[in-house]
Amino acid sequence: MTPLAGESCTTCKAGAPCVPVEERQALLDQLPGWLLISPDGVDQLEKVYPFQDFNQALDFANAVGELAQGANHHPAILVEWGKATITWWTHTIHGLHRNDFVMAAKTDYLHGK
Ligand SMILES: C[C@H](O)[C@H](O)[C@H]1CNC2=NC(N)=NC(=O)C2=N1
Repeated sequence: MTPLAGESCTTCKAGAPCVPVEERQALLDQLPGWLLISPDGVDQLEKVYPFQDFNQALDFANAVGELAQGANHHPAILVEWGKATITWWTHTIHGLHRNDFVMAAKTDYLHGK
């Protein structure tokens, strides 16, 4: 497990700071395959995980859902035949909190188990 994946989410309240732009690349370097996207100006982390079929993608999505419930931090999940797209951002601050990078790392760890 990477150090980032081993971290826990912290409580994030409205007004909490987003991860400064200058800190993001060092975190992204620990997250292979994750892209930083900004739909409607909201910075998010997104990764597409390939699978053999729909059922495997759905099983992974459900596992990510359990991870999210346990952390009380939830992604957007798109399940399609042969792939699952996971997108993390913090709704409260309309952007990226360290929690999102932590959860992306935990998602990778879950996928590798
Ligand atoms: C009330 C509840 O704790 C909050 O709505 C949590 C739930 N899960 C969450 N998930 C994400 N990604 N961002 C949030 O701001 C968030 N807030």
